[in-house]
Amino acid sequence: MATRLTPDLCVIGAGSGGLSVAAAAAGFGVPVVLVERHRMGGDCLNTGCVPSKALLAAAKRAQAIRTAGTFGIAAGAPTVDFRAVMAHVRAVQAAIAPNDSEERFTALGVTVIRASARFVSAGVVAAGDVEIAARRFVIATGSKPALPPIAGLTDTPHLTTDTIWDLDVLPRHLAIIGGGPVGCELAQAFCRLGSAVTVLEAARPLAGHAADCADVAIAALRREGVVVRSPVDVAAVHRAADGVAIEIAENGGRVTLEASHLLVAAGRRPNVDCLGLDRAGIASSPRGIAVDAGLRTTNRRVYAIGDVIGGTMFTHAAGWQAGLVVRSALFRLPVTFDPDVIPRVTFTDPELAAVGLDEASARSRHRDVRVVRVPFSDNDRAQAERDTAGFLQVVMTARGRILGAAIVGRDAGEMIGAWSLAVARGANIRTFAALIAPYPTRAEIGRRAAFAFFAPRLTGRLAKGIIRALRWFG
Ligand SMILES: Cc1cc2nc3c(=O)[nH]c(=O)nc-3n(C[C@H](O)[C@H](O)[C@H](O)COP(=O)(O)OP(=O)(O)OC[C@H]3O[C@@H](n4cnc5c(N)ncnc54)[C@H](O)[C@@H]3O)c2cc1C
Ligand SMILES: NC(=O)c1ccc[n+]([C@@H]2O[C@H](COP(=O)([O-])OP(=O)(O)OC[C@H]3O[C@@H](n4cnc5c(N)ncnc54)[C@H](O)[C@@H]3O)[C@@H](O)[C@H]2O)c1
Repeated sequence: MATRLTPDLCVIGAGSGGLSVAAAAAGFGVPVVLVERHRMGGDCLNTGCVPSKALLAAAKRAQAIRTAGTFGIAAGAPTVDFRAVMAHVRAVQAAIAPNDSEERFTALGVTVIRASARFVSAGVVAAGDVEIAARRFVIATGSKPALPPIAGLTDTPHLTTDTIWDLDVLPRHLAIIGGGPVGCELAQAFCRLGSAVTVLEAARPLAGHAADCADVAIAALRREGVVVRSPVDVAAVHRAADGVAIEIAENGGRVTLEASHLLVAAGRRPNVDCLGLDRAGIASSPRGIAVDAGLRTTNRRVYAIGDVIGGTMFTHAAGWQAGLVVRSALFRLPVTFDPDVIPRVTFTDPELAAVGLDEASARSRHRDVRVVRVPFSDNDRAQAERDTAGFLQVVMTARGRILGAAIVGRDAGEMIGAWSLAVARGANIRTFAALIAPYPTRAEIGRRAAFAFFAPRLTGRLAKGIIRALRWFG
């Protein structure tokens, strides 16, 4: 007979979202069961953020050797030991893994079950030989790589972000289907490490960012040697003598591109199969599990967070949603998830970061929109580093309320934090005029943006009149 557990909370999936819910709830002393069918840490630790950022870090070192000449230091072609690079990637994962481990969560008081979970009724989940009848459930089962309907794809050897981390030989020529964040980050990493790389994008590369921002990053990728073809129609793929052949429909005909390896980075699909959603009355679509603004599914006792609900697929989005769910499920407080306050960063070099509304969406929602743009060429730190690509763009109301910001350039991901806070708190650009940024830092650019907004008023007739009038007092 199955063991029956009756915790307050049952969390399905031990990735970015599920771990955050479980840790917070256990911190409040609440009985929690956490069910994970594969690896603790989910995508972020095992196949996503962590290995990709570690690989990019190695690639950055290789690129620094190539470009050292600008600084008066002998440049050269880096010697890349790919096995050692991948050993570095795994060492980074191993350093972070204890935070997400079964041992840590068990020590926190969480009951961890290593099995696949499925609803057997509206209020009961089965996992292995255990049945969990919890007060509330949280589905945080993440997503998996989507395979586009390209002829021959399922029969042709290909990599996804689930498998690319097992490579131990650097691909001679890596063709990538999809020019989103995954495709572009990995394109730059492999190119810098020495692979020939071709990105095949059906629409616009990095379409999650405003076109003028994405263009800066794509231009940099192209300068470094990544071939980016867009828009292209990948008609078919098949096995070739030395790897794969990719047929591209072009001008009414077909051209064939040969590559040693094929990476499919064409988006994600929610992990909902086998969850028994129907049995629990939980609605879903190919985009993911349907939730309301408070992250509740169509079954009021069940929440869903993270990649499985589609939309903002980021570790920090899953983490933020986890906090909201804990507030709602444990303290019964009303919560609302606002996707506009979630920053979006793509870790190419230059990095792309954005939060809130871009200019086009702001103009569709507000009557009077002001936009200020400051290029990094005006920033002394960027000049010192000989890395002046990019800009900060701030989108505001006529009175200066910050609606959104986008940064393209080195460390854009670090800098967007302040703007995220500003958007979330509805701050005015005046706040950035009060910023005392250490010199020389890239963050000074925020103060420049504030001055650019106020300059026409400060140097206008009113200000000059006041100064003239004050002269009468001495
Ligand atoms: C290559 C790549 C790079 C990325 N880089 C970044 C980045 O730099 N920054 C960023 O913010 N985001 C990044 N992401 C996105 C980020 O990884 C995801 O948004 C995040 O992991 C989503 O967290 P989650 O909790 O929703 O799902 P996951 O972390 O995927 O966790 C879901 C867990 O649920 C488990 N599970 C599924 N079904 C069941 C079941 N039926 N029973 C039990 N367990 C189940 C899975 O095994 C998995 O462990 C990247 C993604 C990829 C692919
Ligand atoms: N830095 C980060 O935070 C980071 C990094 C990587 C991934 N992620 C997350 O992971 C998610 C998935 O990223 P992704 O890049 O796989 O997906 P994506 O949906 O963002 O991009 C996929 C791209 O593939 C293209 N595509 C789809 N089918 C195609 C076809 N048949 N031929 C050619 N191109 C095709 C699409 O037009 C799109 O541009 C993102 O939503 C992102 O949130 C985040």
